[in-house]
Amino acid sequence: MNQSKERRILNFVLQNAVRGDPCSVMETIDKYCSEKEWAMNVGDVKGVILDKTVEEINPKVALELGTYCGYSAVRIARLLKAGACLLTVEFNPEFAAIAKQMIEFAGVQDKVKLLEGPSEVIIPQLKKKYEVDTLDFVFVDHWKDRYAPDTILLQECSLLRKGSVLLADNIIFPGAPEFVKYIRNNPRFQCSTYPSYLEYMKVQDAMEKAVFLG
Ligand SMILES: Cc1ncnc2c1ncn2[C@@H]1O[C@H](/C=C/CNC(=O)c2cc(-c3ccc(F)cc3)cc(O)c2O)[C@@H](O)[C@H]1O
Ligand SMILES: [Mg+2]
Repeated sequence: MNQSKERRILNFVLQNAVRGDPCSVMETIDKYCSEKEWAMNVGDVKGVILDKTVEEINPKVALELGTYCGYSAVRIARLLKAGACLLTVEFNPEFAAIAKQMIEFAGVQDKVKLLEGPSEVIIPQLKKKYEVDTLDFVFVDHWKDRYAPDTILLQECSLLRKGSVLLADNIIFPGAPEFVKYIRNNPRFQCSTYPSYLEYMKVQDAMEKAVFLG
């Protein structure tokens, strides 16, 4: 059975990156995906916006929707302080298995909990099953038509508190129009847009930061 692109990315990391070094893993994925096969990692350009947001918030409890190969999980986890954790949600078993290996190779597994399943099932379980009180930071990067319903679900499950920050990828390309419409017209969120570029391409994209006002 021929290998998947995601498996090829993982193998390239296992063979070329430095075990236990998150930056080496990120650089190696970026090198592979810019030189050999494009993949939908947040990447090194938008990744700086993600870094700055995480550093500004310094979250104790972070959530990621859409783990994929684990690139942004490694990127976020490397910045988390002692005792802080990232919960990352992925429903594709093949991607979850790859991400798990990616996270372990990077040496950030103690800060990351990979939750396998659809976000609409996992989110309502966060309080009771995963002992979450509220979320300090949420990185939204899964199917674009899930951004708005899951933002509503996070509120319904009382997982956001005054000051919780959502950062959503791909506001321009591929775009998340229902989410943008929902969040920018919602008085309970303070929104700001960060223009950038699509990973590994000279194509405009943007990230949306939305602060929950409680
Ligand atoms: C409800 C639910 N629950 C759990 N996991 C879920 C889930 N919904 C999706 N997932 C998971 O998350 C990832 C999916 C990410 C979707 N991202 C994109 O589609 C994406 C696409 C591009 C892109 C840009 C230019 C093009 F020409 C084509 C594509 C760029 C991006 O940055 C993207 O993020 C993937 O691992 C999927 O299994
Ligand atoms: Mg994305």
